[in-house]
Amino acid sequence: MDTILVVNAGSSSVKFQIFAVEGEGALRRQVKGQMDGIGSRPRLRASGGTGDPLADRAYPIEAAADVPAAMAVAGAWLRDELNINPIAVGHRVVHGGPDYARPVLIDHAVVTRLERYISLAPLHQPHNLAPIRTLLSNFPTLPQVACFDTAFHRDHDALADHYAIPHQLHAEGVRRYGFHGLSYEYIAKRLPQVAPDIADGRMIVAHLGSGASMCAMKSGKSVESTMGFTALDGLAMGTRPGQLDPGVVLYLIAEKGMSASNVQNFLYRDCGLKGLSGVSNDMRELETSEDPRAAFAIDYFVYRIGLNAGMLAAALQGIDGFVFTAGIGENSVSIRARIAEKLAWLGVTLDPAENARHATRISRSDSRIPVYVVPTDEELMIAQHTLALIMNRQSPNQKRERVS
Ligand SMILES: Nc1ncnc2c1ncn2[C@@H]1O[C@H](COP(=O)(O)OP(=O)(O)O)[C@@H](O)[C@H]1O
Ligand SMILES: CC(=O)OP(=O)(O)O
Ligand SMILES: [Mg+2]
Repeated sequence: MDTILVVNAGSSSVKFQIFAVEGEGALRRQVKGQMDGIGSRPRLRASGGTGDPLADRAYPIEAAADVPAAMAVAGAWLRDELNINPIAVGHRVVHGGPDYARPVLIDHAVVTRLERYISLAPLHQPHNLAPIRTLLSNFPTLPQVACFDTAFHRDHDALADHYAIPHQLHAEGVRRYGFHGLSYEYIAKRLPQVAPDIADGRMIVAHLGSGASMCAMKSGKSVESTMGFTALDGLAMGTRPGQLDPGVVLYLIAEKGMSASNVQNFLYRDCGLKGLSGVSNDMRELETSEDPRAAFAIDYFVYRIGLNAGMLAAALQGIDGFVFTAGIGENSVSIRARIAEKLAWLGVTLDPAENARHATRISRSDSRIPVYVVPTDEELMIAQHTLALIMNRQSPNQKRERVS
């Protein structure tokens, strides 16, 4: 049977799925797995197409201290226990820069172009490119497709895409890209089923994972994102600060004598929830910690989401609905409840019982703004794009596709 393997390396997790390709371009999920808790509590979990458990293994922190180590563990499991032989591999690639507004079939030239963005996405791009390079050299005829986090945001108005810096820098690519686009694209595709009355309206989608951002969507298209040139901007994240006065960077250089690579490491690895709490980058650990700094970090996370929701509501001139997704958004009842309180002024009233049972709609029936929880599926988007490209089609919408 023909299968497609999808690889998605995030900042705290490595996710993978295998899809069977059936008649008329339909995709059937066969395996879904992830290695998460990288650097904190590594765990490999995988299930089959019907949710049947295939693996659930905890590892000592040294076995998956970083993303490459976790990839090696997940890769060995796929190779040794599943013996897979896919017809194509789809990859999440976080930064497509100004070059790529849609998925692309990979060759050496594409890899060389994407290497340019390593310094713009140091937590992701190297780990996105490493398996691509390995497969390209070991299986040169195996089709590989790169799907970009940035692509979904590429139709932003010029105003939303610019920084107030000379145009020359924008022309060379210093602009606001936005990320988590595969996740937002999936949510945009799901909205007509989840919320048919407002899917065409003004939505704020909060992708709250280890990396976190929010997207303002109008008629299923991105019009604004909290992330910009890099995935450092916007909300506080596991190890990234989110929005920061560039004066802080100048201070680190001028007063602390930090080099460019010191600053890069600091901003990508030592800030955010980890830096604020001194406890962990992992929201699960913060939620169970007694340390007051962990509580402060959560307060900060929630506060900044509230502020940014106001900004996106202004971009949309009002909102018709709000969606939670990704690790924290899909799983944390208390953080959703606390964010909903910050959105009360916009017309949000949560239903605590529906929130507690992770219902799809978690707002009260009389809430002026409905609130939803929609589990994301970046890997399905990648599989659809991959299949579309290898079948030499223009867009994944041109042929009927479904997943079961
Ligand atoms: N049950 C839960 N309660 C609170 N946070 C959770 C829960 N499950 C996962 N998370 C959090 O979700 C985040 C990881 O989200 P995920 O979307 O997988 O991130 P990424 O793809 O960026 O690696 C971590 O901070 C983790 O603690
Ligand atoms: C872009 C980004 O931050 O991705 P992730 O949330 O998977 O780390
Ligand atoms: Mg992710």
